[in-house]
Amino acid sequence: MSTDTARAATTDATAPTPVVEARDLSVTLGSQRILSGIDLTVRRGEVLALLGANGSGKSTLVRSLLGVVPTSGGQVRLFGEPLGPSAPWDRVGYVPQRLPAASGIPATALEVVTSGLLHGRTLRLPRGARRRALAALVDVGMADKAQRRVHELSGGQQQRVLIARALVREPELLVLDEPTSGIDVPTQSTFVETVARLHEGGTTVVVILHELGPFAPLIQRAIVLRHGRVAHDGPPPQPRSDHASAHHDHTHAHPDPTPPGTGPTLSVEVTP
Ligand SMILES: Nc1ncnc2c1ncn2[C@@H]1O[C@H](COP(=O)(O)OP(=O)(O)OP(=O)(O)O)[C@@H](O)[C@H]1O
Repeated sequence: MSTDTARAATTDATAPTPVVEARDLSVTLGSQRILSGIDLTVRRGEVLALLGANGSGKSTLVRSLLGVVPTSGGQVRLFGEPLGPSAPWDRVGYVPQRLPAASGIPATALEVVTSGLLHGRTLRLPRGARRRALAALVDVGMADKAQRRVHELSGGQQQRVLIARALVREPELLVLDEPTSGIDVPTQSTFVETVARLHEGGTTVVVILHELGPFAPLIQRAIVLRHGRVAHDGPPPQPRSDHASAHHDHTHAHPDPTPPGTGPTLSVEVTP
């Protein structure tokens, strides 16, 4: 082993375990290759934005990192553990883009949030569960709806309940899929303040966004996906003011229909 190789091995051995590590990850759904050759390391305490046009694979990426959709190649580790029953799921809070099941649940908002405190196979709630669930509802501006049935709430209010269900776990890794879409601006600000507070406490955050918006001050690093591949990994792209121009920042909602090599170059601007 050369001196350099030996030094690198020593450094690796002492480096903290990444929160998320994906190597050469690929995902095929049906007959369609959705993600190819994704290499991604998220370190403890990072706030990472996942950006990219509609259909570029952002949701599929976080879903595959969390074992919600199967991978077709490569490896994923969470807190150093391979995906599977032994992965430390109790350290993860996930807010999906949509949860259709929520609309049919007869449970109250408080009950749904409290369910976020159940881990693994145990049905016993920890001490102070109700107080913690109420505090999470306050964080998303829903304290006054605690006793309302979730299926009676609006879509944005249901989304806020789902966010509170993830927050109440005080997760070490918080994964958010477009958390502010459909949520009014004052509530977005309160929510971003809550995420900032969690981050200050050491929580690692991975958030899918179409616009950095109120998250901008928190975002240290952005990954831009394009046709299921990483097109940029680094400081967040600066949004350009000339939105109407053909060269504007396409890190937000636009279709991503053209496979690579078959059409004109997509104008994903990455100007860190
Ligand atoms: N279950 C599925 N079966 C087949 N194809 C799927 C499935 N889920 C997603 N896809 C396809 O995978 C591609 C990426 O979808 P994905 O939802 O990951 O994109 P996205 O970047 O999150 O998009 P958006 O910004 O619109 O939410 C799309 O072409 C989509 O049609």
